[in-house]
Amino acid sequence: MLKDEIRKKSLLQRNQLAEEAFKKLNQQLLQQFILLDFTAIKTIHIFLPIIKKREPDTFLLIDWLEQKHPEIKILISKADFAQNLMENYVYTGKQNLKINNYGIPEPDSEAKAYHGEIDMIIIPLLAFDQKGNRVGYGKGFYDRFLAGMNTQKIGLSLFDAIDEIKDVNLDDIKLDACITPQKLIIFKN
Ligand SMILES: Nc1nc2c(c(=O)[nH]1)N(C=O)[C@@H](CNc1ccc(C(=O)N[C@@H](CCC(=O)O)C(=O)O)cc1)CN2
Ligand SMILES: Nc1ncnc2c1ncn2[C@@H]1O[C@H](COP(=O)(O)OP(=O)(O)OP(=O)(O)O)[C@@H](O)[C@H]1O
Repeated sequence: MLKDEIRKKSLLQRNQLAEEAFKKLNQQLLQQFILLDFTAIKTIHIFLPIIKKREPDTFLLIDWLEQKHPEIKILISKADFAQNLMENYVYTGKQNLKINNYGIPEPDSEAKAYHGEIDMIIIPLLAFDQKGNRVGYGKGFYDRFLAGMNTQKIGLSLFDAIDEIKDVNLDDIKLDACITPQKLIIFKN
């Protein structure tokens, strides 16, 4: 399938989830997430969910990390829609967030920018395929963000892998792994 068709189908599939089913999938994602190996991880970058688009509730993962791995620094981003670039900040709690025009929770103006290393990145997506290619909303934010970065690139998906994304291009960055409600898939490249 081509990215445009995949985007439409995935958005529809998300919208059709009943609230109860959505909640259950989020709990299952957390159960898979906690199976990751966090021993060498000092910093994790996590996207914050656009609720109205039914993105996975990453606050569940953040709450778990804060409890079980207080030594890990959590990083979040502010998206610049003029340049389709992301700036990183240290996460300091829900009370220090505000929702931007796209419905994305973002660090408020007090937040401290972060320019250091990032050991693991939890990546939003609409769909991914069996080779670890991903499709997002189509602005290339994450392809730019991940370009040239030495980090664990981990997708978070409410649904299983699709067969094949046909129109993969040179800028597209593959996932190292993808978390689904049923399993943790590792891609060998
Ligand atoms: N939670 C989260 N944060 C993220 C991403 C994401 O997928 N999820 N992104 C991943 O790349 C970037 C933001 N990408 C986005 C791209 C489009 C729209 C959006 O709402 N588009 C509108 C129409 C666009 C317009 O008005 O011009 C829409 O789809 O209705 C939102 C976020 C960075 N931050
Ligand atoms: N590293 C890059 N430098 C310049 N342009 C890029 C880069 N990565 C992606 N792009 C451009 O961004 C646009 C969107 O890419 P693509 O369709 O792969 O987005 P996506 O991965 O679905 O979206 P997102 O990453 O925002 O979730 C394409 O025109 C692509 O050429």
